[in-house]
Amino acid sequence: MEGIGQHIPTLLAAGLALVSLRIYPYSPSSENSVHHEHAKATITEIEDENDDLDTDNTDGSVKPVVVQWRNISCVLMDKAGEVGKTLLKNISGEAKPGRLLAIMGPSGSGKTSLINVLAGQLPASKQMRLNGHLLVNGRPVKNAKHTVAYVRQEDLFFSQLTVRETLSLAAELQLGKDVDKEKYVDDLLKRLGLGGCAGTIVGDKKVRGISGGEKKRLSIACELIASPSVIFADEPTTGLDAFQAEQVMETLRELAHDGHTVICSIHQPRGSIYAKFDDLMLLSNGSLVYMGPAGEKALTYFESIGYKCPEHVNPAEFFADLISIDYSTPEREEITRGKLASLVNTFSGRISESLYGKYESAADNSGVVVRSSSVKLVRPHVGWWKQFRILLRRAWLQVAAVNTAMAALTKTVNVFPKERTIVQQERTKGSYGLIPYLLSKLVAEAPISAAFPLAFAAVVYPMTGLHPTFSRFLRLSGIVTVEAFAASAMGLTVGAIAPTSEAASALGPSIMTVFIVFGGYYVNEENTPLVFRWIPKVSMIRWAFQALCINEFTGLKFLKEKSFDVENGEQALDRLSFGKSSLREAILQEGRIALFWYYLTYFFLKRNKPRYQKFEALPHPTALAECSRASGKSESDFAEDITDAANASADEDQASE
Ligand SMILES: Nc1ncnc2c1ncn2[C@@H]1O[C@H](COP(=O)(O)OP(=O)(O)OP(=O)(O)O)[C@@H](O)[C@H]1O
Repeated sequence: MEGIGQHIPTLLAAGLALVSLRIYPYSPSSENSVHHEHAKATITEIEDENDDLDTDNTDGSVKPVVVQWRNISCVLMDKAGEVGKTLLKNISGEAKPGRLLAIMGPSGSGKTSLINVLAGQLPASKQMRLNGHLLVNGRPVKNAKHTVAYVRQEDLFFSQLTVRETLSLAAELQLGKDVDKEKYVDDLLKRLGLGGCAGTIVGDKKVRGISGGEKKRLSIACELIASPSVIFADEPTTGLDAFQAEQVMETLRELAHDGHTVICSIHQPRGSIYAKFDDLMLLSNGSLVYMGPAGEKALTYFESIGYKCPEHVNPAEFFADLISIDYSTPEREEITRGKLASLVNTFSGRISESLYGKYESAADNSGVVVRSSSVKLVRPHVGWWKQFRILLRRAWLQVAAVNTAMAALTKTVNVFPKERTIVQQERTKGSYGLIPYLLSKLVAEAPISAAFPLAFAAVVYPMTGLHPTFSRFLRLSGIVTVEAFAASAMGLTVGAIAPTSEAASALGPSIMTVFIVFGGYYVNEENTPLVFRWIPKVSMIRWAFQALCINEFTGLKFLKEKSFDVENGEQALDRLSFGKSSLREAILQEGRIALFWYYLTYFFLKRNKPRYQKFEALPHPTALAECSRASGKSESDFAEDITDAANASADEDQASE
């Protein structure tokens, strides 16, 4: 019995795909922290230069973090080095632990840009200039250490894993050995209301899985694994129906009330969602219109400057109407722009000193300029060597299937078009037939064609720690050899069709790339759109990969250490949709594919044989006159009959050849 870790870790592959963007550590606990039973995740860590500064803990509690930003400006320069577009203009504000801050504003107002800046994840660009102060617990961000999670708009998961498996894998890779991960995951599932769908697969567009709202909550759960102090969520309700949007926002509100600092952007929430916000930031056209408490206080502020929200109107809609620019006519645009400018000026004049007073001096003295590069990804918890081994094993079978085929193909398409020209000339002279030529070529090249895949298997098989039995090694060598023959045969066909070597070199790898994509690793047959279903059936990569997987997994038993571990090789094959097939069938299919390509090569070589213009067959003029007299026909009719007969005979010759 062996551990699944000795073989292609399909589950880990999925998990790694999930967390490959970010794998996070587990940092020591701190005393003055707000207790939180479940959280333990981080996406980014701000550079830490002082040990006495804030650190996140590892015992399920969250360090309270106040984030403040002053005079954040972000502009894009044009080619002449002048300011082109302004994304953010002098934006100040703060987010506190235990409170949910919503950043609201019309589309294009700068919400995502600001969230990216605050999370330290604004994509770098040579044209961009970013200035301002970003403080964490009163210290310049460069010197602070805190963990942040970023829940993005799109949710990326491995669709065939269940919710529990997804979380377990993330926990396995991110948490320390001393943490009871089963319990941790159970707690997270319960906390985010995912208990009911823990056993359901995530699914995708084709295979129905969990709902959009559950997916978003799963995203949040994955982010929570390393106890982030600050949680950013960019438009978490986008694409959700009203009920699911409400549930997601309720989750964020609860997280805030558990001690996290939560900052989310949202376009135009309905009233019940607006009521969950503790603080509100209104942005329009990159400028700050309001920053402060949400709810009644925000309405009171706007009333005090002459804009009263009518009764029974959703405040979010009232704000949206108030701060949007109306582009319907030039006059309306001018009026609404003027109103917006006055709102921005009024708020900048009234902005409360007390809001920032506590940390003002730190901000002024730091002189820190915010740069997206000041944030770095945290080192993975799993060691470098283990990551390397996991990734190597995961990649091995596909590499074997792809490389063997690609090498055989490239070798053939580079050489064969030139050889074809010579062969065609020789055949024109009638030196030999096509079948003897192809057979002799096949036999002569067989040892060389087999040598590369055999050497490849001999070197890589022991290195990657696959099943250490000689019979399986022999079978694997056989599989990659048949595959090399199939690829080589395809190379011959391409060489027979393409007009030049260059065209063959372009065409061959293009076709092979399609076969690789549908090779069962990136897209398996079940997930292939109906119109493309035939491609995996004729893909030499798919059958080789399938045969390699069956050879490796069949009959194996795994130690079931974690809830997401598979128990035996058959289950692992099921995961790859190879559960119902046999090794014999896969190899036979690979062989048929090779024969098919050999046949096509024969067909095209025969069809594309050079043809030359022939003289029409006309008898000598004296003979023609005598024969036409004897046949009772005119000379021209008789000549036509002879030409037709000659052409028919030439066609017969061609067909028999
Ligand atoms: N890297 C960039 N290059 C050019 N323009 C950019 C870039 N990033 C953002 N912008 C522009 O800056 C403005 C603000 O964009 P941002 O995505 O922050 O707005 P938003 O309020 O989040 O919009 P939405 O609600 O539609 O997502 C938009 O006009 C956008 O096109």
